[in-house]
Amino acid sequence: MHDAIIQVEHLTHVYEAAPVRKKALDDVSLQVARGDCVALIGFNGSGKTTLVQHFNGLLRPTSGSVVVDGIDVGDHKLDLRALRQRVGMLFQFPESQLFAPTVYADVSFGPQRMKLGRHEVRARVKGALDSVGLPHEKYGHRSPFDLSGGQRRRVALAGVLAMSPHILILDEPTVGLDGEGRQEFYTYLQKVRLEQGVTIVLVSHDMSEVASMANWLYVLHQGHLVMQGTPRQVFAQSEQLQNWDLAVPPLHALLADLRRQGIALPTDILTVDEAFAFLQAHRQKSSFRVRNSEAEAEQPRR
Ligand SMILES: Nc1ncnc2c1ncn2[C@@H]1O[C@H](COP(=O)(O)OP(=O)(O)OP(=O)(O)O)[C@@H](O)[C@H]1O
Repeated sequence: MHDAIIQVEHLTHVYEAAPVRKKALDDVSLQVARGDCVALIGFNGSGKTTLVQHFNGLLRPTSGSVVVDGIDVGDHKLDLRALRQRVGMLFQFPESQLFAPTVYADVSFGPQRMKLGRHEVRARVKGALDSVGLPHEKYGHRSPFDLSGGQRRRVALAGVLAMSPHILILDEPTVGLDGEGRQEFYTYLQKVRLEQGVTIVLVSHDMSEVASMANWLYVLHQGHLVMQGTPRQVFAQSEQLQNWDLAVPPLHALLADLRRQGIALPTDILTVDEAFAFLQAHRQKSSFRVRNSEAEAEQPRR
């Protein structure tokens, strides 16, 4: 892949200090292209968090290599500050990292630590708050603790964006939010991606979010990289995903059920609109091919 901003080669990570020695990643190789939104999916304990923690130097490879935006994370002279200016990371429940009395103070903390001039800090805070839909004129003076859960999470995102990272790592960023909060978070995230060209690595259990947000998926299972492709390609293999205890998006589960009933649906349907268009076209042509004899037997008799 040319212009890979993240290059992982034969990465193995072993937690030695654990009560039991644990190999959390085993010979994983992957790339993330600049400007892409890549999602890592996998059942609990498959190694997703361990993998992304290498991307900002929280963890170092046991063996293999991880190069992020030209910086070798395994290098013993690693400049962590330089790496973390390029890689912004939002952990689960990031609002718990909010601490300042006002939204403005919170978002300006990172740029101030970068020793930027006052005007630059102000411009960055304004830009970051605008891009998450919380304009500073309205929200800057408010306490983060007076905001809704979804808004607080967007303040945390603004705090990371104000550092102008090249890469944004999001580990379960919407866990615990209600449907509306999740929807808003992803709407703004998509906007940031398109307007600022930031590369995004997303860890999520929510397959519908993943299907709509990411343009490439990597599937981890027990520390191994077991599948990759576009959401369309990966979710077309829903039975295989279910073998790895992965819930597929509800639409894909429904399509798989219909196929089991004998309805010949194409495997590469990704959205509800596509499913609807296909079903409508085929209803008009009355050309459902019902292969399952049981399904035929259940047809109402005239
Ligand atoms: N600090 C640690 N010390 C020892 N073992 C760990 C540590 N962190 C994670 N592990 C183990 O490594 C494996 C991979 O964990 P990891 O958190 O990377 O998986 P995950 O896919 O992110 O899981 P989840 O979806 O539950 O967050 C698991 O078996 C986990 O118990």
